[in-house]
This record gives sequence, structure tokens and C-alpha cells, in this order.
Amino acid sequence: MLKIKDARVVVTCPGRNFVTLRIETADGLYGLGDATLNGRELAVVSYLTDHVIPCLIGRDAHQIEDIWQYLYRGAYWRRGPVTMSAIAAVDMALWDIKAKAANMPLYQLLGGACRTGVMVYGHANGQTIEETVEEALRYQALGYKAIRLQSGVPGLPSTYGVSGDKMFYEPADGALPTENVWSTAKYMRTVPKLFEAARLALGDDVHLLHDVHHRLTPIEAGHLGKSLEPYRPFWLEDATPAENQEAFRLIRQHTTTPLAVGEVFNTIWDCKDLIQNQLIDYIRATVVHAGGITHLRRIANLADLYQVRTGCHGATDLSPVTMAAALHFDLSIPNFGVQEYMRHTAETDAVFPHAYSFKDGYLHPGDAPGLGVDMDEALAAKYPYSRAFLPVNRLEDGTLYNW
Ligand SMILES: O=C(O)[C@@H](O)[C@H](O)[C@H](O)CO
Ligand SMILES: [Mg+2]
Repeated sequence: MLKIKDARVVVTCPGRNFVTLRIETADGLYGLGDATLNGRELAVVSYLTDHVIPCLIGRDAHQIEDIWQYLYRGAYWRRGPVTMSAIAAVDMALWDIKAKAANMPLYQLLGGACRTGVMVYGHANGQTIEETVEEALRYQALGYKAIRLQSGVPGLPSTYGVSGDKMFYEPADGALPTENVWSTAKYMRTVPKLFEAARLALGDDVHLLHDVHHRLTPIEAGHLGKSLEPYRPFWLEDATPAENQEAFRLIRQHTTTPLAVGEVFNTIWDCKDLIQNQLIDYIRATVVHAGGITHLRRIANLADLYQVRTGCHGATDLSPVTMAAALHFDLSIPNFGVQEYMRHTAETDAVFPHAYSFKDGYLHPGDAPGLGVDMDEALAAKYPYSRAFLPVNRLEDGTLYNW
């Protein structure tokens, strides 16, 4: 028995907000879990402190599955990003503790390494197609085997995925949500030109990805997928909002461009139909927003039956704790596809020192016991919470649209 003695939540903002759960056992072991939900952070803080932590004290940290079921079924109100991020944080911290107790890196407990490294994709973005291609060449020179391309759209003042500080794109800001303007027609004219230019400049050996960020109708998505086929994209991400899983059938009827979806999913129920009907190629659910390693493994196992591979979300709002958890998971599953990797700032890396490292386009979680991530709490305390919102999006006539 590894008795849970204490647990607390730490909120810090080294450039952006992170919520971290720290669970301690009676024998002095501790584990970390990420609970960051971008733009809605404090809801998860309250969920953990007010409703979860009191139920954890005294339990056996070894009983990961039982504690997962206890929190999921015990809430009665199932699913949802706040609940599932809170459960994820507990799950990550318990896996961290178990692997530390075994004195092994977590991936060993998950079945051992299935590959030598985790292929990651970086984000190349620019105001123009030329600038984006230039940026992509920079990623290629750093060794990246896969690169996501997002460029500004002529006629629109700002576009999702494009920022001044290129390596460290962060959409959340402001005392109130930023308002962007969107035109599907203008966007649809730009993306094929971007892919044509990028394929020409980068050659055939690099994987090119694109995120539509939930902005098209199914028939528009089918059209975009078809128009990108000549440039062989690795995937088209979040082509339509996925509350309507059935919509992907329509997209599929029109294009062989591989489809990725799921960064906003929080349980297997959000992607079950998409997977079983073979309507997607990559599932993007991730450790922190989909109930932790325990639940993500369940999703990956279902996906494996249908040759659907993983492509875990890995934006900067997922802390180094999630990044480490994702890497142990990625290394250990048979149907890994690719891992998103947006570099954290130096301030964030200093608060969360970690064993994972990048080499030649691959990340490796390292061989430190547990997740291989720590938290410098004295440093974390120097960066108080700062409220930030994700943007909203309006059509040119002012209609509120999907961001
Ligand atoms: O779609 C992505 O890749 C991300 O940038 C998301 O917009 C972000 O993680 C939301 O918090
Ligand atoms: Mg995305």
C-alpha cells in the first residue's frame, strides 16, 4: 500500500497559465499531473481542490484503475473537459508515483518501448505563404520530419495559427477574448497555394500537416481535402466541428486526404463512432483533456482495431507534465502516428525541468524514474495566475463563428 497523504494544486504563469496537481504518499514519494484547460483554468482548480482531493486522502496510490473509476462513476455527472482534465491530472500523478516506486521510466510500465523515438511535428507559420515556407525550411534544418503549415490569409487582418513570435505561438491572451474575422472563401483560395509552394521548396521527404481549426462545413472540407491531394498532406486536422461525428462520412466521400480530429474530445464516447466507422485516420485526444493515460490507452486500443493511429495534441497550453506523459504513452503503443510538439518558453522549462529531449525530429521521454518531470515550486510562485481567454471568431458580417 502506498498511502496518499496529501495533494495540492499549484497554479503558475511562466508566460502562460498552468495548473499542476501534486500528490504525495506517506513514504515521501510524489507525483505530478497536469490539469491545464486553456482559458478555463480555475474551474479545474476548484474541481480538484473542492471535490477531488478530499476523496483521495488515505487511498492506495497503486490503485490507478480503481481511483479512475471512483472519480468517473462517483461524480455521477460524467464526461466534460473540466471533469476529465481533473481526472487526468490524478491519473498522471498516480502513474508518475507508480513508476517512481518501481524505479523505472513510465514507458517501461506501459509495456516498454515500441520504437526508438517519437516523431513530432512543429508549427511553421507566417503572415504570407513565402514567410511560412521560409519558416518551414527552418524547421526542416532543425531535423523535423513533419511540419504543420499555417499562413495568413490575404484580406483577413489576423488568422488562427499565425503570430509574431513564431516559435512560441499562444492564442490565449487579453482581459477579454480577442475577436478575429473569418472568411471561408478567402481561406480556401490560400491553402492550396501554400501547400504547392511548400512541397516545391521542402521536397518529398517531409510530412506536411494543416489545421483547419473547426472552420468548414463538411462539403467545404471535402473540397479542401481534394484540392490538397496533389501535395500529399500527412493530415487535415479538425476540418469541421466534430460534435457531429456523422459529418465525417461526407468528407470521406470526397477526399483521400487523411483526416485527424479530437484535440477537444474528452472521452472515448466522443470518438467511438468516428473510429468504428473508419471515418478518421488519426485520433488527437490527449492525456490531459481525455482522462489521463488510463483512458487514452483505452481510446488507442479501440483505434488500433481500425488502423486509426494517434496524433496527440501537444500545444503550449499542455504543460511539460502532459508532454512527458504523452511521450511515455507514444513510445509504448503499437498504433502511434505522430506527436504535436510546440516548444515551451525558457521560463516554462525552468519551472518544469524535464528529462525529455529532442533530436533529429524525434522526442524521447528519457530514462528518469516516473514521468521524468519536476516542478520548481519556489520559481512557480514567482509567476501568479493571469487571466487569459482564447479568441472568438466572427464572419465579415459580424456573425459569431467557430474559432
Ligand atoms: O489547435 C491547436 O493546435 C492548438 O493551438 C489549440 O488551438 C490550442 O491548444 C487551444 O488551447
Ligand atoms: Mg489543432
